[in-house]
Amino acid sequence: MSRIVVHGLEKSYGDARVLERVNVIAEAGEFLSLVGASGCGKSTFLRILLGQEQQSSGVVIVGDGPIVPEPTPQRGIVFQRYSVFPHLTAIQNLLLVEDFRSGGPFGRVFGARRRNARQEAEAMLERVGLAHARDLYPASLSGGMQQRLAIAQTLLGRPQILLLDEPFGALDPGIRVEMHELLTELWTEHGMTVVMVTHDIGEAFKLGTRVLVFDKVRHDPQFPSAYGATITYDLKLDRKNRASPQDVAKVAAMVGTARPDSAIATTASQRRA
Ligand SMILES: Nc1ncnc2c1ncn2[C@@H]1O[C@H](COP(=O)(O)OP(=O)(O)OP(=O)(O)O)[C@@H](O)[C@H]1O
Repeated sequence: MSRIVVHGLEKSYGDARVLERVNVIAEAGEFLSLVGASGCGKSTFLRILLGQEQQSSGVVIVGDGPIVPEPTPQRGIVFQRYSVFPHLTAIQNLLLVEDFRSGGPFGRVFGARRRNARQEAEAMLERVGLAHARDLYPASLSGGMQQRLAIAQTLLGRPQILLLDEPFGALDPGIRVEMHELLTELWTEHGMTVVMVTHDIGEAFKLGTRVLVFDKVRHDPQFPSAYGATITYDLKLDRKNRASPQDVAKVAAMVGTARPDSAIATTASQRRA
């Protein structure tokens, strides 16, 4: 149900080719970390998986079949910047998920279903440590709290595939670590397939069961946008052992960043094993 198959994917904007020859299969329950230089097309790839963008050519199958043009509850996304509704309190933001599930913002649910939805929302707020903030508006929540709310909102939709576009990029390091723990726990509980874009190599290795590097293999100095990026490295992390320092250094070198101190961390797959 939550398998992703991408074959021969190409994406261009006008004359500029962003992605080419992208092939990847993600099995249900895998956690893919996508890394690569800025502007190489990682977010574009994620938007294609979400159905927000159409590939120029190639096959993309997410779950049961080819991508439909509009996002479906099967796929949930969390962006770097807080995507919750500012005019709704924390609990109202979560209750909205049930409303949307029942046919959009005008499909508000009532009665027993509403009570169930409220119980579920309350439980999820508790789960992400926001029970005390249930009646606060996003403006009165810290960045980390807003991001926890965004994750809670997305997970309440019970997506089989969770897409994360630098979800922790705007957070302080301490809060990031807390969010890593939370995401790992929720992923372990829900068992969804996760595809996460990150600039943080340490985060990629710590959370992912696989690390994929996007890069260009073909270059035309006269016309830099003639060729797009593809997956140049696909490292499956061992369930028992940590990623080796050499693996981390190799990926960091490919992406063009210094090797992060946090990189030699326990992988999520290891914790799950
Ligand atoms: N809608 C669009 N129209 C035209 N060009 C676009 C569009 N969206 C993205 N691009 C271009 O596609 C390329 C890839 O962008 P994308 O945001 O996917 O890269 P990225 O790897 O996610 O970058 P970053 O790591 O900096 O977020 C960039 O050159 C960008 O300018």
